[in-house]
Amino acid sequence: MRLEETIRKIQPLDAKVMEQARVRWDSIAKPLNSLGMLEDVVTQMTGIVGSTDVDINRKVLVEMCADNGIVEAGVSQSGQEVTALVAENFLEGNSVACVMCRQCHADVVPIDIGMAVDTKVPRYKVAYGTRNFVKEPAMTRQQAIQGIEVGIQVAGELADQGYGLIATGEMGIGNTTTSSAVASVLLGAPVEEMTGRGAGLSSEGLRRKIDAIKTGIELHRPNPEDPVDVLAKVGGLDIAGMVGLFLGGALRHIPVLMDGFISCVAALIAIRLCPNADGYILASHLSKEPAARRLLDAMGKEAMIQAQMRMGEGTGAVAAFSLLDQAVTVYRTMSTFDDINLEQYEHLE
Ligand SMILES: Cc1cc2ncn([C@H]3O[C@H](COP(=O)(O)O)[C@@H](O)[C@H]3O)c2cc1C
Ligand SMILES: O=C(O)c1cccnc1
Repeated sequence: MRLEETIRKIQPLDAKVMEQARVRWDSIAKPLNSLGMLEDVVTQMTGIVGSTDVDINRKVLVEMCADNGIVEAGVSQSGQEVTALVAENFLEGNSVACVMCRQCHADVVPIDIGMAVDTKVPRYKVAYGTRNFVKEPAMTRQQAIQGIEVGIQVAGELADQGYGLIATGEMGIGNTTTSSAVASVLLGAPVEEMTGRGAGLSSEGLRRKIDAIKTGIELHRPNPEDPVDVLAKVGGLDIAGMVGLFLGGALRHIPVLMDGFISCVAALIAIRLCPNADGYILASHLSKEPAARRLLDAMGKEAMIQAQMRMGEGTGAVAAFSLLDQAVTVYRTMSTFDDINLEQYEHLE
């Protein structure tokens, strides 16, 4: 479905169902609210699916794989060829995120949305990599929209296959640079505060990275009121694909988990484009990249996990799969006060 139509069709969460879910939580034989955010997230998930019966048995991690022309400016410790290498390893189940998914019975779906080379990874390619934004806009507005629409399409395909929970992952060398550029413009924050070492950058490299971002922003002057303009000028196709996953998941009433820094940037774009999408987007962990906290605060979201992770690939979101599995199982199967003939606790305020 096209971007405009998707944005128009996304509905707010079902408040009535969420009230019923709260009643169910409060009837479970345990101190009230004692599972904290886990109760809140499961309740939110009932509002998303529009039923008190949440089923996340089938979980999937989508890896949006793309190359970023800005790598040419020496902003990453790794070469561009690493993107395709890791992307192909996703197919073999051989990456950190894949190992974590295997452990919690989740599938991994890699998507080539814009890698510089062709591989065996399923091809939804918008371009063979983006341009170096120090010299020219990363992509055209049309390409940015096409990238978002690929994500919407993929979310739709996964919905048709019966998945009940989607995690957003990415593989794209250089994408912490594009993410810092987008975050800086959308949050109106200094580039220095939004930029970190990504996958491990020297101090000299970090200075180069900050300079490149400043140059790109000065050169193209992306409009902070127009998230697609920002995405096109200094963003990337990996980010665009994730924006589409958030919107496409919301359209099909599937909860979509954010991962770390890059994924949070994509979520912010999705919410700016479509405020109704907000309720469908769940936070997982707080990335160690410096912009992560500001991004979550801007979205009014709180991470369930704080483990100093800074890996991307969806690893933080997959860590949350296990927590959510446990929470949903308690919600669905645990005895109530009535079941065990215990008087319900009074609310303690
Ligand atoms: C082997 C390897 C596996 C990865 N898995 C995720 N990333 C992470 O690092 C990249 C972003 O960092 P930067 O902006 O500094 O290039 C992304 O691909 C992200 O997913 C990886 C990076 C590497 C090198
Ligand atoms: O938090 C992230 O998403 C992240 C951090 C560093 C490198 N790649 C991804």
